[in-house]
Amino acid sequence: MPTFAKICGLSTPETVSAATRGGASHVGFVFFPKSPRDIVPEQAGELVTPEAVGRIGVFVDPDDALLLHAVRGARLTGVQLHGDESPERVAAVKARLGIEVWKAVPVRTRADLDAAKLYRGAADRILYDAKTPKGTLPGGMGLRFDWKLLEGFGHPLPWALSGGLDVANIAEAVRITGTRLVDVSSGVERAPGVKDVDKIAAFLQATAQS
Ligand SMILES: O=C(O)c1ccccc1N[C@@H]1O[C@H](COP(=O)(O)O)[C@@H](O)[C@H]1O
Repeated sequence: MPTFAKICGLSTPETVSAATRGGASHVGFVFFPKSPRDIVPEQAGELVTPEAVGRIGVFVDPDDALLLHAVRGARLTGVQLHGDESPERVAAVKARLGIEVWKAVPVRTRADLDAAKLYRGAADRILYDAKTPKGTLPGGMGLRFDWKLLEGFGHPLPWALSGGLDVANIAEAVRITGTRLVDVSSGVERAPGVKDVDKIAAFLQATAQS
């Protein structure tokens, strides 16, 4: 079974092209002003991708106006909710937008995984990410969690793995977790918010071989 990959936090034609040429199943655009990867929907809309590649918008506790603007402007096929959105809010977003909805679940301990179960029937996919320190970004920090926590967990929904992935650890992450979809941002950058085409290519190659 192949392992699919989402390359997140893209903002230029060169890096989007590196992702799609390298076989990414999804690209991600961040709509969160505090992030060094923040982009306006119209700029993301100009970034061309093949039909088969999912276009995922990353949001943190967005209101409906931002969601609707970004979905149209950036031609999103899905949204990733990376804040404190409740199951009810996630279900409402799904009903309103009618596209795929991923819910990020921050993980530090095994007990944190239980939050995923609350989103059954609300989200389409759970994205397990490392819990970040208070007062910092909720994602995109290059932090990983103990992947062994996922061993034996009964996943309530389709899922993906993120948090601190890079070319050096992707094989181990896939081996330990058995994930079929990985999501990376900092691990394919040369500085926060600055993607590196060679790192994107190397990450996708390593993922395909995992
Ligand atoms: O990338 C960001 O700036 C970001 C901001 C706010 C919420 C989520 C964000 N990114 C997501 O975080 C994970 C992990 O990123 P990393 O590989 O550890 O840097 C990933 O899903 C990004 O989509």
